[in-house]
Amino acid sequence: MSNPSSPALLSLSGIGKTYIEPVLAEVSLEIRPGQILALTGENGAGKSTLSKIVCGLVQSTTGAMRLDGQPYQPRSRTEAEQLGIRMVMQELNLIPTLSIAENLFLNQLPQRFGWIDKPKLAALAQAQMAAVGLTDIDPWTPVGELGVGHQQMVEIARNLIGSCRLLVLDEPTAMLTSREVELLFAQIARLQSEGVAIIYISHRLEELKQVADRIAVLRDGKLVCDDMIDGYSSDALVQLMVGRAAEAELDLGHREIGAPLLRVRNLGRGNAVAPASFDLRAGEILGIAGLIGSGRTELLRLVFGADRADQGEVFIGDQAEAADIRSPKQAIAAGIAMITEDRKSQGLLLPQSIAVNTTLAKLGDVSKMGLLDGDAEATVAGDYIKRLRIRSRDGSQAAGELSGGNQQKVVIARWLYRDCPIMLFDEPTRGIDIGAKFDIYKLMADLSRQGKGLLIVSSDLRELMLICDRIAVMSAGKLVDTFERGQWSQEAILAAAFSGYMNSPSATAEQTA
Ligand SMILES: Nc1ncnc2c1ncn2[C@@H]1O[C@H](COP(=O)(O)OP(=O)(O)OP(=O)(O)O)[C@@H](O)[C@H]1O
Repeated sequence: MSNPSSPALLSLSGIGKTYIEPVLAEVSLEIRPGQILALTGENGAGKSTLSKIVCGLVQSTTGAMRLDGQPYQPRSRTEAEQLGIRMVMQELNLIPTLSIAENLFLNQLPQRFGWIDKPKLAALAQAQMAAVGLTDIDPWTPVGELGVGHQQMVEIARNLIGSCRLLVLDEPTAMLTSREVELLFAQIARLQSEGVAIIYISHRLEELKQVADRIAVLRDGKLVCDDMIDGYSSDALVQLMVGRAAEAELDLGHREIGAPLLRVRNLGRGNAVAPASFDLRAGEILGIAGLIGSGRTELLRLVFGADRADQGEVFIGDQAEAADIRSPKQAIAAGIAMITEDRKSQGLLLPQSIAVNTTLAKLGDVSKMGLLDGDAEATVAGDYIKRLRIRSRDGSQAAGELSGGNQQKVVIARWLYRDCPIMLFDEPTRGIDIGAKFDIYKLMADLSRQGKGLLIVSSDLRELMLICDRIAVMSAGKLVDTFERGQWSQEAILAAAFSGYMNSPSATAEQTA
């Protein structure tokens, strides 16, 4: 815990940022050595912008900062880093083909007689990796071969090299298993005891209380709370974030579950997915739970043709013949959409407008006689902006100018507009704020009422238990069990999720319950 009477490490006064419109206004904050400041707020509230100003990636329009009482105005990330102000961003910044060791010490590879001193590099890397609990991994492993969780730990380890006085962590646990989260928290506690200050950005409110001393809440670019975190319930924080009470319940309404839209039979691929069979029915929301690395995403990718199955078949509707799905293009033609949380692989065209990004897949519908009808495009975009509460000026704003969570909503809008009867969602609400999550759940309920079938992979078990009619559980690449609504419990689902690993001591992944 930091000493409240110690002088501020960093102080912000009246920080504002205007792009075309103001996105931050009059933010004044102080952070002391060894203090952990949780920063939260809705998607687009200005959290990343504020952190980027602190870390030199973006310059403020108004206001001033002081570091150790001295004027601090970093003009680049490097300048901030040299002063010990570091940031781990939402999008990782590692080179997949290089090893962990090389990624860690890219700018300062130890040399001997003009060559890279490999033994020394390995030793330095191992020490750095140990600091974030990566003790059982070879430092020469290419980063691209690591799971996202481990990649994130490498990124954090890299930022701890040298003198780190303030570390900004932007959504650090979004891709971590709960064991990795524990490691991260232990690491944060260690840093805190060494006097490092931390700004911890997250939408996971329970986590904030676990890790932070102070809480700062941004709403529409303004600081609406800056206080010690004790005494703030999650509900109170949501109210501060969104300016209204949290929604406690979701009414899925009455839905008819009809005939199968998708029949998957013995679909498998090597060791990743053992032959799996299930049906997805019209109007049904089917969840897939399981530990990270249990084959959930891999199964979706097989159904979508993103990876080639080496056995099994997929049938659409009541067709007697198996569908010929060897690529996502063929899956889409067969009426299957897949929405992942990876905005990069979803091909969001960042310089293009929200309107173009939303309508891209169905340009015919917003064209007249072969020409794009700007008004029609704007109407479609306007509709989704409203339904998904995409924080933006209007449909003409470039997707690249939106906050991470709002970019994710544009990806969802694109697929909703595409209107496929079978929709596969992989971690649809990761990085999305609590209020917007409920908008997305309601939208999913609407889709199911229209008779679509939804297959949802999520690491958030509460989310699945809230929205699904059935939950299938994968463990170590196998579909091990399926629970009907009303018959499941968190314990039973978790037990199933762990069952495949019982004999494997290397089972480290965990579902966030
Ligand atoms: N380069 C830019 N040009 C114009 N507007 C921008 C730019 N970068 C960010 N914005 C706007 O600033 C606002 C704040 O975005 P920011 O990324 O800081 O939000 P956030 O709170 O981090 O959101 P999230 O939780 O989704 O990550 C958003 O409305 C966004 O559209």
